[in-house]
Amino acid sequence: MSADEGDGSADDRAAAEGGPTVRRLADWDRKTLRSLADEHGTPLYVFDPARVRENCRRLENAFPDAEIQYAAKAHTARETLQTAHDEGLAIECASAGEVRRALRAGIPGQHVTYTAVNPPAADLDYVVDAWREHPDLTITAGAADTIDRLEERGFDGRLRLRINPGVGAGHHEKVVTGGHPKFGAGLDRAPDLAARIAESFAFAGIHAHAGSGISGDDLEDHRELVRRMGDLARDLESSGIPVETVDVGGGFGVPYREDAPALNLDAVADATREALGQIEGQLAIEPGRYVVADAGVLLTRVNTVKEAPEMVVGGVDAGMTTLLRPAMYDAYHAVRNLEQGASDRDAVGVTIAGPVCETADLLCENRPLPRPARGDLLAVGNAGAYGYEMASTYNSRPRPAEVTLAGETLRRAETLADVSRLDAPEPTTPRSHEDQP
Ligand SMILES: Cc1ncc(COP(=O)(O)O)c(C=O)c1O
Ligand SMILES: N[C@@H](CCCC[NH3+])C(=O)O
Repeated sequence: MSADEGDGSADDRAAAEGGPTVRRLADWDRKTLRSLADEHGTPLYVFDPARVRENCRRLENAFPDAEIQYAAKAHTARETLQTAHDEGLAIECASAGEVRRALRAGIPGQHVTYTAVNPPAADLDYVVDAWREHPDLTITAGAADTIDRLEERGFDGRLRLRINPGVGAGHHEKVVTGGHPKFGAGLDRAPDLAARIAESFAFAGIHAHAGSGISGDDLEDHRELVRRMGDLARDLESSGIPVETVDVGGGFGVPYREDAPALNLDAVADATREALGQIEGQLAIEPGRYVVADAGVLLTRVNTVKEAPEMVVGGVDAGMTTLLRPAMYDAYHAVRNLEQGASDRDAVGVTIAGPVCETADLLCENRPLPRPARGDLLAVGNAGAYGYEMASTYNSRPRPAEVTLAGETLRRAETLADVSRLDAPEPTTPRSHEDQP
């Protein structure tokens, strides 16, 4: 769904109503990024809540009749949740931790949905407790076991049924959810489960999600998913089960390559409505990446330069523990050298390599870039979605700070002490080597 093959008028309108369709890495102000790196050190995530606002507005312009939920998993900072909510979006959560974040950010329960996937008992305990305080929150369940386990905990509130639509899409096989048996109840099971929910809970509709980062090539799969959901909603209605909401998920892709076209959101919205057909309930969508991807960049500094036979390796202080996507999905992220005059240097094949002892720890491989020099500051684009969120402390490496463009701290940098804070306390008497077996 990324191809913007129209005549530009939809984009022009989107630009007028919600800001430019895409923010490219080249659009970020070099001086501001350099001074943030000087002040806060690297690696550093920089995030722009103003861009989140623009993205929310463009979604609302394209889908004026839909309930839009921001999928918090893409970027969970409190300011992001609050900005999305200020702009009229509800918050879709994937865990007890995300529900907690949303409620603590002041999002009213009626605008919070928890999508349970093989939910650990602690998650159900937490969310059912939260529901007692916020009886308007919605839970989405995709298995009879989950429904049973909610009932056992005394939950009888708003419950949505997750469907496995039998069709999916995504930028990589690891993020295609629709059709994978892990997610949702099969279409054939849906009428029975919906009837069961309608009997014992407040039936809040049906839900499906194709996958993440779906592109123009996947538009037919998206249509097919929406078509199946529309048909199911009509079948349920005709058997006497009113369907309040038909949630067709998120997954809207953004262009990661500099020359890739922007998503034509209006075309996606038209295709969605057309495939859905007439329904009694309300359409819902739950994008994550689209809201935050181009609102964030990652800054990293070159510390080592090595001439290799067919490329130059630039060793940097960010790696797969900072931004996992290249290692996990072979994801492409634009890289820009922010040094004055860097674009005048000769372009060579550059591999940007992190400090982790894994060969997969590369932010890009043999890419034509200005020859790097020790101390150069690099920016990595589209790091706002699933960037900070997927960071880890593997190799006992602290996670970086994340600041706004205005320099406010969203999350402070972890320290070495933070990394070992969950370890059993150190013995009070120091171990000498004689103690050892
Ligand atoms: C159930 C569900 N909803 C929404 C999303 C958000 O996806 P995306 O960030 O691609 O819009 C995901 C992640 O793929 C998801 O699993
Ligand atoms: N983490 C994935 C998206 C998966 C979203 C969760 N269902 C990515 O970075 O592309």
